[in-house]
Amino acid sequence: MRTAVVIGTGLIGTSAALALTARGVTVHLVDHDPAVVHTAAARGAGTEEAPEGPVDLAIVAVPPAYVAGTLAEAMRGGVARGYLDVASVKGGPKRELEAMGLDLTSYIGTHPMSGKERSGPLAATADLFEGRPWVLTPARDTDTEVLNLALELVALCRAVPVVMDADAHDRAVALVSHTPQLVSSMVAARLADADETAVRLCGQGIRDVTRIAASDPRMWVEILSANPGPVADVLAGVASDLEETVQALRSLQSADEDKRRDGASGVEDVLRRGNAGRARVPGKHGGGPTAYETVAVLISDQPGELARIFADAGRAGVNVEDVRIEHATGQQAGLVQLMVVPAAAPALATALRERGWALRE
Ligand SMILES: NC(=O)c1ccc[n+]([C@@H]2O[C@H](COP(=O)([O-])OP(=O)(O)OC[C@H]3O[C@@H](n4cnc5c(N)ncnc54)[C@H](O)[C@@H]3O)[C@@H](O)[C@H]2O)c1
Ligand SMILES: O=C(O)C(=O)C[C@]1(C(=O)O)C=C[C@@H](O)C=C1
Repeated sequence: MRTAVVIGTGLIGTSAALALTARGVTVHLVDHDPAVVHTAAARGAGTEEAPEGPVDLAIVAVPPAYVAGTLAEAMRGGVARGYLDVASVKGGPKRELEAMGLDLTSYIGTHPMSGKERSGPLAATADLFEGRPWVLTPARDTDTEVLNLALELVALCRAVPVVMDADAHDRAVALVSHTPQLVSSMVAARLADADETAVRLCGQGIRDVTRIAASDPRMWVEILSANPGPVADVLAGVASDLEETVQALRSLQSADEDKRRDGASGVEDVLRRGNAGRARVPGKHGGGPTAYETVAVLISDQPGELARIFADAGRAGVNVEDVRIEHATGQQAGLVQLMVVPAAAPALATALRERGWALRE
């Protein structure tokens, strides 16, 4: 692939554009908001200039409701040899396009399983898709050349291609993405009017559970509107667990010992099923879940502290696999948890101590 057009230069479009540009592809940027294209171009994602002729691939990264219309316009204009979208739902846009009577041999629906709770080109990064699944939903009449262009995009973004049927994809993401978004929002919603004395106690647990509750509601209303049935089905299962857990907790309040025993076993059951589900969440690069060891380092809340700690880990020859930051409420300090393969943890701890960092056991 030598040339591409990205239509919709928000978080996903700009991230793909940054990755392609970094690998030598000439990327033309389009968005209906000129300020957004300008920001994406200023970040080095590509050029605002229109291409001179058809490009190899057009990547449509607009909200789901605008996908079919935007693709149709691009196809009628002969913008590219191949066309794809990256929307979080696949069945609806596909049916809309079919209803428009377009020749869909040059189109493939795709979905990178990676994102953020933030929108727009400023949140974009070239490595957003690295090691993450990127779903491709080819139809029976999709051109092989177009499938190959999509595979090339996935490879250039260092993602992992997964081929699926569009409706099977929508049922799968109802389980692993759309329902979790709603549950996260519902837990976070409890905090909206909560007493400040309670909110001040927020620790890492609630931060983990509510990160995606900061997502853009308008985008999510669109995603959920395009996948309501499968999401309602999964959420009904969550609702039944909720109801049983409420009953179990009420039993735990009882004076009757048998009832308390039943209550405890009900609560334990949901927690154990949670353990079993969590153990199935794949690790980095789609492999099995990896057990990393954590090296916890205290840092002061000053510019450059994180960069310094990563540089010191790099100097010690240690690859930091994942990182978490816990901010101490009301203090100018935090705890950085560096996750590394178990064999590297002792060497990292020693190197960081030697460089003056305070470690927490
Ligand atoms: N955010 C995520 O985590 C995530 C992950 C994977 C896929 N997606 C999908 O990617 C797509 C883009 O999401 P995002 O998070 O980048 O959103 P975003 O809000 O960051 O970007 C969307 C961009 O599309 C532009 N736009 C809207 N209508 C347009 C039109 N008709 N023509 C041209 N530009 C138009 C907007 O101005 C905006 O810049 C959505 O379909 C979403 O479902 C999102
Ligand atoms: O990590 C996040 O912030 C996301 O919400 C990303 C996430 C997801 O659920 O995994 C959200 C929606 C997209 O369609 C794909 C990825």
